[in-house]
Amino acid sequence: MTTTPLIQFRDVGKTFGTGPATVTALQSISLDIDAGEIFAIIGGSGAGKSTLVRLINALEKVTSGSLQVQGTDITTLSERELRTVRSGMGMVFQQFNLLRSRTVFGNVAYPLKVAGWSKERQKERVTELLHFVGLLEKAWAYPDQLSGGQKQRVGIARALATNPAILLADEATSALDPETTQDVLRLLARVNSELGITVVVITHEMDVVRAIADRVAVLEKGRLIEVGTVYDVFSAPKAATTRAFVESALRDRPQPEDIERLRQSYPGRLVSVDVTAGDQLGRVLTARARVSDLEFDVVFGGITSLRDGSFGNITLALSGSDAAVDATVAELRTVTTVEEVTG
Ligand SMILES: Nc1ncnc2c1ncn2[C@@H]1O[C@H](COP(=O)(O)OP(=O)(O)OP(=O)(O)O)[C@@H](O)[C@H]1O
Repeated sequence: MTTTPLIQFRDVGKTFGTGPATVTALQSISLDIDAGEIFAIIGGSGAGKSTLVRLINALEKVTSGSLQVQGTDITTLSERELRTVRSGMGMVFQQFNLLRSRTVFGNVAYPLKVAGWSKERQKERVTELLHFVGLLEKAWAYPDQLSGGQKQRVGIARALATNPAILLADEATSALDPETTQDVLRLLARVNSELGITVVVITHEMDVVRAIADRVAVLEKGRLIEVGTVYDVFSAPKAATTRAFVESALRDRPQPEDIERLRQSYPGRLVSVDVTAGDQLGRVLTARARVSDLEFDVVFGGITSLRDGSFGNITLALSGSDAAVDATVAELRTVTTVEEVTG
């Protein structure tokens, strides 16, 4: 059975302005986001992330190509029809965007009020939502009395109020400290798993992608340079930019200052090897140590585990005769990627 993607970009381009002042924000974007997944879009500053989100929630129109949301081509809709599309989406922002003059209850009730819900139904729904995000006891507090994490919980409750099929989270954790970030990411994961809502996460942090997403797309200068499952992108990033993002999250390869220290502490040849499930690394090293004068130390690295398996990179100091070290490196190359550590 094939299911239509919930969000489908086909060769989408987006430019701002005209003539010599034209800015190309997105180019040739073809991308499917499936119902029920947590999909992350990562990119550096100016890569086009916010523009992509603004196309999905129809705050901007595509310049070329087509964009379907929930089976409807939204590039051809009237403003009135677009409002219906928008009502099927919730949005969470980096700066929370809460109304300071309204209580937590008032903020979460606001979209319901706009949608014409009765007072009684509003109360029931807001209570349910505040319970879900763990803030029932703060119902009568004002935003200024809340921590950043609590404000974002209110933002999420408000975004969920009208039962959207899609939640768009644009840098939702970028203003939060690391611990609060994890709390909010856990809440977004519950929104997905318990409520079945498709979550699209926009971020510039690979840690966020690793923590929560099923799949990830990498944007660079308005182009989509890589799309895949989080496991595939982390364990085998293809583009240089993707590799840099992955490295920023894993920090498993020695930097120049680490290398200098390692060289002082360990004689022998330093090599970095990729570690993946079932890669036979240990078998190769112990076998080589048994049949030759090879000695090895694990001197740097990191292994991370995702739902689909573990992977990472470790740096080894190999010592012994040149022949033993050469033979070991050659055999390691048959089971994994080996890089000589230089610099
Ligand atoms: N309304 C606009 N008018 C003109 N140019 C725009 C407009 N919105 C975005 N751009 C340009 O489009 C490009 C992509 O911007 P966008 O805000 O989507 O990137 P981003 O990845 O979200 O960046 P950041 O992480 O810095 O917010 C940039 O060159 C930006 O200057």
